[in-house]
Amino acid sequence: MSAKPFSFKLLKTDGMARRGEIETPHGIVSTPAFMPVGTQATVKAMYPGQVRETGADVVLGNTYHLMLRPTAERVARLGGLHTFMNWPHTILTDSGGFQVMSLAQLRKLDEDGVRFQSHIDGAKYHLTPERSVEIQGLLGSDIQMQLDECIKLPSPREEVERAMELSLRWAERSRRQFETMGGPEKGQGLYGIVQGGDVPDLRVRSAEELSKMPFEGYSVGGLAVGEPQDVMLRMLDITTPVMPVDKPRYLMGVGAPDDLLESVKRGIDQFDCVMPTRAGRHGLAYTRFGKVNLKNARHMDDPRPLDAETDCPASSVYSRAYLHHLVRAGEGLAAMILTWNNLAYYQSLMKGMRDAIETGTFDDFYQKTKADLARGDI
Ligand SMILES: Nc1nc2cc3nc(NCCc4ccc(CCO)cc4)[nH]c3cc2c(=O)[nH]1
Repeated sequence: MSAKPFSFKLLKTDGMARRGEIETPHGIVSTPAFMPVGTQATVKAMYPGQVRETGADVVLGNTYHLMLRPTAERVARLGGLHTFMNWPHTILTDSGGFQVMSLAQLRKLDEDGVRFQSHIDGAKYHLTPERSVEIQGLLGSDIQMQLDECIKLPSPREEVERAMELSLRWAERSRRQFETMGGPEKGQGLYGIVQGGDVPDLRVRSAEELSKMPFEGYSVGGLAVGEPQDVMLRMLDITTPVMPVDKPRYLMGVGAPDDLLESVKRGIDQFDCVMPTRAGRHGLAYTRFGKVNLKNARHMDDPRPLDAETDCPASSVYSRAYLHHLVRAGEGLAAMILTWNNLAYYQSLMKGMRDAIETGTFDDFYQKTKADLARGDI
């Protein structure tokens, strides 16, 4: 029996900015969307219900981490990732290639896939496009990624071209495996990933070749790997115009609030980044007025909350003095409150952009938010 097919509705545009809705077997994702990172089946320091309360429609999981521990087969035996982590909404999973290259030891990449040793116990693995999609299927992921090769920047053109062309061949193999496993009939989606580094003609070729293949969405990969923001934005300027207009576009690993604003302006629909959660564990708060470093002694006697105007308790109930104390004392509650605040801020920024596109006022929202963010640390 077929489930409802995966769908994307483009509801409104304002310049290149897009307001849309993705429908997956686990609900609706309003776009532009920020996806909190839940690498090891948890958004660190948050209960799933709180993550939902901040406004998230989708969280990200990682093939690399979950295949090592607790393994995809065990998660499948326990009812799949939604049940395992008590997140009944949409889950997107990355395919593992990027994490292997940044975390695993003794990696060897060839035409067939990537061989590596676990960073946990040194056990040996061979991840291929087929195995990556099989793992994501076992997890029950609603939005799956092809296996690709994300090359570091800067790299010689020949290297960028080799990795981009390999990723295109892996895109076809990933698609075949996804269809063999009945992904489309389950209403799941598989995204192709555009590569091509910071080389304009390779970016365009990758996007054009990928667009000829049938994917439910298209990611922009190979960025947020240390390049300056203007290089990333220039790549978006030349890539999104040659991506399908009727499918979601997901910019992987991005980013800071300013990155989100600039990328939505350039036609991106989905984002994920560890910044709000990682910053929360390091005493850093994101607010409408910029970043606040709670480690700083200047907050020691400040009775004000981070932002009295929001309905998120993390931002409106606790004083900066208290948060400073918790951070200095190394109390676990600091990470919990700040992560909650940061995710709530990120979701409020996305909601602001969605509403602005709906009312045709994205440019005003963009200018005002840029000015607010430019005020820096407060
Ligand atoms: N499959 C696939 N996955 C990716 C994940 C990525 N994630 C990034 N960047 C994340 C970088 C990033 C890392 C750490 C922090 C916190 C700093 O405080 C922020 C951003 N770029 C990425 C590129 C790819 C890619 O091409 N293919």
